[in-house]
Amino acid sequence: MPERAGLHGARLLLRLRWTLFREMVRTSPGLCVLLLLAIMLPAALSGAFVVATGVVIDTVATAAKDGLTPAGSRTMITALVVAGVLYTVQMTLHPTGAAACDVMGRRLEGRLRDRVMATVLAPPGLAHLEQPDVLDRVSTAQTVGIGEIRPRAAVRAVNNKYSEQLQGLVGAGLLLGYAWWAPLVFIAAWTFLRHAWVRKLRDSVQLTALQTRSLRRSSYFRDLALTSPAAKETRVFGMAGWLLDRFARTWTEAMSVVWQERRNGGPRLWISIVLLAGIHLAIFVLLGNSAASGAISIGAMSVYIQAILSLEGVVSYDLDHTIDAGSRPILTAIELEEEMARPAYRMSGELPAAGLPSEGIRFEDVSFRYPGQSHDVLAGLDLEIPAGRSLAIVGENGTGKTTLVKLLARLYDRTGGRILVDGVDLVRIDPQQWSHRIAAIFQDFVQYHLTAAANVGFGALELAEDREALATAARRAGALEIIESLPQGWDTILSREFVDGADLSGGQWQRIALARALLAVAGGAGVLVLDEPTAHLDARAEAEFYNRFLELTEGTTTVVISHRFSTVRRADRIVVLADGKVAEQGTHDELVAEGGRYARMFALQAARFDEPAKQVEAHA
Ligand SMILES: Nc1ncnc2c1ncn2[C@@H]1O[C@H](COP(=O)(O)OP(=O)(O)OP(=O)(O)O)[C@@H](O)[C@H]1O
Repeated sequence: MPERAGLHGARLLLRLRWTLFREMVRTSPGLCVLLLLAIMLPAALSGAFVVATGVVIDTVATAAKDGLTPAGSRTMITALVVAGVLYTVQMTLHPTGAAACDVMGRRLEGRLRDRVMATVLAPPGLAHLEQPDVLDRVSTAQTVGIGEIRPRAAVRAVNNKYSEQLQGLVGAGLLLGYAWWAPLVFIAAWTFLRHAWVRKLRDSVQLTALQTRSLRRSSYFRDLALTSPAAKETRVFGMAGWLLDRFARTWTEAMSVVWQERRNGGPRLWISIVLLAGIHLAIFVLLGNSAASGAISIGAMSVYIQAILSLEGVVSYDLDHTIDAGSRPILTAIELEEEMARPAYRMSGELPAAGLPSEGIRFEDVSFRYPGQSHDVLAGLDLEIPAGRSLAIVGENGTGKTTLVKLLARLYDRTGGRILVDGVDLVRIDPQQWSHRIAAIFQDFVQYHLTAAANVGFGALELAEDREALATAARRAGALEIIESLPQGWDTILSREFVDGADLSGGQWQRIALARALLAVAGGAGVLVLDEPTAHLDARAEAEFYNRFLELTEGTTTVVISHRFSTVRRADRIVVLADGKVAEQGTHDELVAEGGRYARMFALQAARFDEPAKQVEAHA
C-alpha cells in the first residue's frame, strides 16, 4: 500500500475517531458522563483490588511461616473485605457500562438512520439517486459492506478499549514499584507490536472501503435471491445457480484483495510477537528470583504479575479496528449530508405554485441530458400544454416521453431552454409547492406493501385519513369494489408477505394507482400525468380506462403517454415525439389526414388489430 495512502489513512482514522466521539456527545451528553465513569472507576478500583490481594497473600504467607497473630488476622480480614467490596463494585460497574453502551449505540444508530433517510429524501429531484458516488455513500452510511461492523459495536469497543487502557496505566504505575524501566520495556514492546498490527488493520479498513461499489454489486445479487420482486423471474428462468455463483464470485472478487492483505502478516509482526514473549519470560524469571531472594515479598510479586498482565491494555489495538470500521458509517452519513446540502442538489425557486397552471405550460427550445451522459435526450423541444385540456404524447421507445414528464414534474431541471408555467420559468417556482400541483402515475408506479387506504391516500396526504374522499376516488377509478372485497377492506395490506395481506392482479393494481391519481386531483393537483400505467390491460380495457380517465378529469390539465393509438385518439391534442423534438402535433383526425409519422404508426397498429378479426370472420 503506497505511503501517501497510509498518511491519508492516518488522517482518516483521526477523523473517524473524532466524529464518533462528537456524535456520541451530541446523541446523549448524560450517557457520555455515565460511560466516562464506567471507564474510569473500574480502572481505579482494579489497582486497589490488586494491592488488596497482594496484602492478603502476604499475610497468608507470614501466617504460614510464623503463625497467625491477631494483628495479622485483622490485616488479612480487612484486606479480604476491601478486595471483596472492590470486586463487587467492579462487577456492578461492568454491566452498567455495557448497558450504557447499548443504549448509546442504539440511539446513535437511530439518529444515523433517520439522518441518512432525511438526507437522501431531501433533494426534490432524482439526479442524486443516479450517481454511483452518492449511492456508494448511502450504502456505506447504512453499513460497511456486507460483513457489517455497526456503530453500536464501535461504542462498545470505545468502552472496552479505554477501560483496558486505563487499567493498563494503573498496572504500569504499580510496576514502577519494582523497577522504573519495567513498565517502559513492556509498553515499548507492545507499541511495536501494535504499530505493526494497526498498520495492517488500517490497510484492511481502507481496502474494504475501496471495495464498496463491488460489494454493492454483490449485495444486489443477494437481494435478487432473497427478496420477492425478482422471485418469479429467477425461478422461471432457472437463475438460482447463476445467482449463487454471481454472488459468490462478486463477493470473493471484492474481498480477495482484502483477504490477501490480511494474510500478508509481515516480518515486523512476527518479530514483535517473539520479542514480547521473550520480555515476558525474562521479567517473570527476574520477579521469581527477587521473590526467592527475599528482595520482594510473595504478595508484591503477585501484584507485579497482575500489573504486567494488565499492561497490554495500555496499547490495546484489537478494538481499534472495530471502532474505526463502526465509525465509518457515521462519517459517511455526515459527508453525505454535506454533499446533499450543496447547491447542485438543491433546486431553486421561491415563487408560489398555488393555482398554477391557469393558462398553460410551454416548453421553449428545451434540451435535457441525464447527469453523466454524453448525449441529449431532448434537444430543441417546443411544446404547448394548454391548461384544462388533455394532451397525449406518442412516439417510439426511447424518444424521451417519460423524460419530458420528469422535467414537467421537476424531478430534473432542464439543461437548456425554458419551461414556462403561465409565463413563469419553472426553475423560479418553489419545487415542493410545484410537486403538490402535479400528480403522476408512471409505468413503474409503486405497489406499496401497505394498506389499501395508504396506497390510495398517498395521492394527497392531507386526505389520507378521509375515508369518504378515499372512497370517492376509488369509486371513480373503478377500484372501490376491489377494495371492499378484500379481507380487511381498506385496512388490508396489499402484499402476501404479511399476515392477512392480499395481492392484486396487474389490472387491479392499476385501478388503485388511478384512484391515487384521482385523490391527488381532489387534493388540489392541477396537472395529472399518466405515463402508460396500463401495460397489464388489453387494448379494449386500456381504451376504456383512458376514456374513463379523460371523462373523470375533464377540465384538469392532463398528459397521457401511450403506445396505443386507440387510447390516445380521444385526447384534445396529440404530439408525436421523435429525435428529442416534437415531430407532429394536432388532433387525431388532423394527424391522420396529414399522412405523416402518426398516420403511418396508426395504420400499422390498426392493421395488426384488424388482421386477427378478419381471420376470425373468414373462418366463421
Ligand atoms: N436516468 C437515466 N439516466 C440516463 N439515461 C436515461 C435515464 N432515463 C432514461 N434515459 C435514456 O433517455 C432516453 C429516453 O428515455 P425515456 O424513458 O424518456 O423514453 P420513452 O420515450 O419514455 O421510452 P418508452 O416508450 O420505452 O417508455 C433513453 O435513451 C433512455 O435510455
